[in-house]
Amino acid sequence: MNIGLTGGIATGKSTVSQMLVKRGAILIDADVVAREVMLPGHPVLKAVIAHFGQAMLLADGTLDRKKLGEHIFAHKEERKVLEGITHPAIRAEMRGRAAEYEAMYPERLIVSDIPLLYETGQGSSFEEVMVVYIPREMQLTRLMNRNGLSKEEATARISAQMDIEEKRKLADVVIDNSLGLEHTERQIDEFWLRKGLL
Ligand SMILES: CC(C)(COP(=O)(O)OP(=O)(O)OC[C@H]1O[C@@H](n2cnc3c(N)ncnc32)[C@H](O)[C@@H]1O)[C@@H](O)C(=O)NCCC(=O)NCCS
Ligand SMILES: Nc1ncnc2c1ncn2[C@@H]1O[C@H](COP(=O)(O)OP(=O)(O)OP(=O)(O)O)[C@@H](O)[C@H]1O
Repeated sequence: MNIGLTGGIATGKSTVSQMLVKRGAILIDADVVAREVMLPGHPVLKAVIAHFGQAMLLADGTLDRKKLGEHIFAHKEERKVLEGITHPAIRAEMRGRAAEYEAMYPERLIVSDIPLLYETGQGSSFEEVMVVYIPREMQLTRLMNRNGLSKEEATARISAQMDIEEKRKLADVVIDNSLGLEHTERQIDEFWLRKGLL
């Protein structure tokens, strides 16, 4: 079974994906793949630098993620350019891996963790989509605390994504991650049982 996992930035996708992995799921993480395509020598990084300039590289030739992040989250058109370069490569890589894992491990749950799953029109690409939900105010606080961002910076990142309330409405399964981790674990146990997973 192949499910999509999404939510808003800092709503707890990684927290929930680790809970699924602990129970035996195979995880394909879009943020990890997104980092792989940005490694030195990769054609995607070359295309990114061709557009955004050498100033986006650190002295050792790796991407200055902080600088690019500050730039694209402050300029929507530039974010769209970056997505146009990175998303096709990320999507192709993720689909390839999912197909491989499905063939190798037909009895296991395969989870694709994709922050921009709905924004990129992939809502129907999975048997089910799980949304990790917390209210907007809590999302802002957790993001500011985790990334050490100001309220303005955190708001810009949240606003670059579809509203979490909208995602909740589109979900096949909603995991409420607004209470303690125990409460979230229980919902994952219920999901696991409901799906008859071993
Ligand atoms: C701009 C970059 C270099 C900033 O790196 P940084 O280390 O600060 O952030 P990181 O990659 O860990 O992303 C953190 C979160 O930001 C959010 N995010 C990232 N890119 C985007 C985007 N284009 N639009 C909206 N939200 C985004 C996601 O929720 C993600 O989980 C990086 O986010 C990037 O390469 N983005 C483009 C690729 C992409 O769209 N990735 C999202 C997953 S497909
Ligand atoms: N139930 C919870 N209670 C309190 N804090 C939590 C809970 N779940 C997650 N957190 C914290 O909230 C922050 C965001 O969680 P996490 O990193 O899992 O989110 P994410 O959705 O994967 O983020 P991103 O979109 O950036 O990849 C982290 O600092 C995490 O420790």
